[in-house]
Amino acid sequence: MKTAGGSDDAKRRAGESAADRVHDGAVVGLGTGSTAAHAIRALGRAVDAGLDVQGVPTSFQSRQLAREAGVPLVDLDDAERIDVAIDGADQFAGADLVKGGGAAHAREKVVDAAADRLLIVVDPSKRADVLSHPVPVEVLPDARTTVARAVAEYGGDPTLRTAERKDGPVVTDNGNLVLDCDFGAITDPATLARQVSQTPGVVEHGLFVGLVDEFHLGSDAGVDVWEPTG
Ligand SMILES: O=C(CO)[C@H](O)[C@H](O)COP(=O)(O)O
Repeated sequence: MKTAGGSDDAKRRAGESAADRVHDGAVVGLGTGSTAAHAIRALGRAVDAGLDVQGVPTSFQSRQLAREAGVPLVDLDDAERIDVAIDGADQFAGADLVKGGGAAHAREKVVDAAADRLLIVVDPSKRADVLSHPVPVEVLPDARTTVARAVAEYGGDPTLRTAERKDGPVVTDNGNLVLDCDFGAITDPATLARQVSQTPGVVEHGLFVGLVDEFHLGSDAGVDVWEPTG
């Protein structure tokens, strides 16, 4: 599993802190990545201790991990509601995020946006004053070139994400491709998010604007929890 970024202890503290917020009877969105994985394991231990929850996975990886941890699952289309979602991020600035390092951002956005509360679990390596992390854009395979051209018109530099232990591109859980689009400093994430969303062939992008209810930032010293303003 991808563990780039901060220390695993910091990630564990963030994940466990968010899992502590989950109440009995909750339906919980289960994010993807190494920090959200700590929350899923903590939820599994809480289930062993008697907590009643149902998890809504956002990826093959979070589904597998939840199964191993003993978290009961419900599919997104069968969930009547999602009380809280716990998810990671590749970068955050203010209330906004870049996600999709695990190429799971399309389902993550559906689950995170549907949740009554979205808790984001991060470590200090994810903090920025202005977003500048390349934005993953999931595209229909046939639209790869037209979307790449449109991204270049918006000032971005798109790179097709390639697999590490397979020849060729990363294929998402939805059967699509990912363009990592470097826009430099993203001073107006809401406008860029709208532009990319409106591009034909784009399935979803990794800019999460104004969705977060609470950050849990783990460090080697402890956890900071806050609600973003604005
Ligand atoms: O968006 C994601 C997956 O699509 C992850 O939440 C993001 O990549 C952060 O991962 P990690 O906690 O391993 O740094």
